[in-house]
Amino acid sequence: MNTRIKICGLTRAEDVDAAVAAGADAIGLVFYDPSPRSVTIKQAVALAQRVPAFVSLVGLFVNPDREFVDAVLQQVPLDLLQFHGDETPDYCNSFGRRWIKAIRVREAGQIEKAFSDYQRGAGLLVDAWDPDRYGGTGHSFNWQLIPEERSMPLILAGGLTSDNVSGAVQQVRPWAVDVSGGVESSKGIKDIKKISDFIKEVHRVCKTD
Ligand SMILES: O=C(O)c1ccccc1N[C@@H]1O[C@H](COP(=O)(O)O)[C@@H](O)[C@H]1O
Repeated sequence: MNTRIKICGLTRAEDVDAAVAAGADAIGLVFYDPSPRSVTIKQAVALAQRVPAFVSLVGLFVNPDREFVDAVLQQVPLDLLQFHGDETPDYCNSFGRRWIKAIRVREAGQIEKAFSDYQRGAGLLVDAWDPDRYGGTGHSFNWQLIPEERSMPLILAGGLTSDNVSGAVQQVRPWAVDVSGGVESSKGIKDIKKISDFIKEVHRVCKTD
């Protein structure tokens, strides 16, 4: 098994360097102001310069204005857009860029429907549902709601940590895992050791499978 790893919500140069050094496949930058992990375009440009070839740079948006996404794309060399709100398939597809859609899972059948609705995406990210927040909640959900048959790459997110990620990978067998809060020492502040432990744990479980 070769489960890819995205470390999301990076705001500091040293955290980007640590994630890259530990073997992250993707780095996520949050362009959503209410988030404690939100970065400005200026910050994002500086962080992007630290991301080497063959590590993907992902921009996370929640119900963004088209003008804002365009402004980010003009200045930040994103490889992939992550839409984590209520964006429609046509909207996600309208930037001429590769994208993934995140959905917040709370009932059976939702993931199958999203596979069909967002089939033009490069992957479907499944996260925990929360009544008040779009993501980054640190909560997980019932992984039994995830179908075994998948028509596109499935990215598992929501409450992952170095303690539970091996079980998650073994049970769900996702294309990739995505973590934010689980590699932080406090809200919005990444912890280099937790980043490294998380990545090591995914690599360990993948090797044994
Ligand atoms: O990180 C955020 O603040 C955030 C805000 C709004 C939408 C999504 C957000 N983060 C994404 O949420 C999931 C799960 O995060 P966690 O590991 O449970 O903290 C992940 O994809 C983050 O990238």
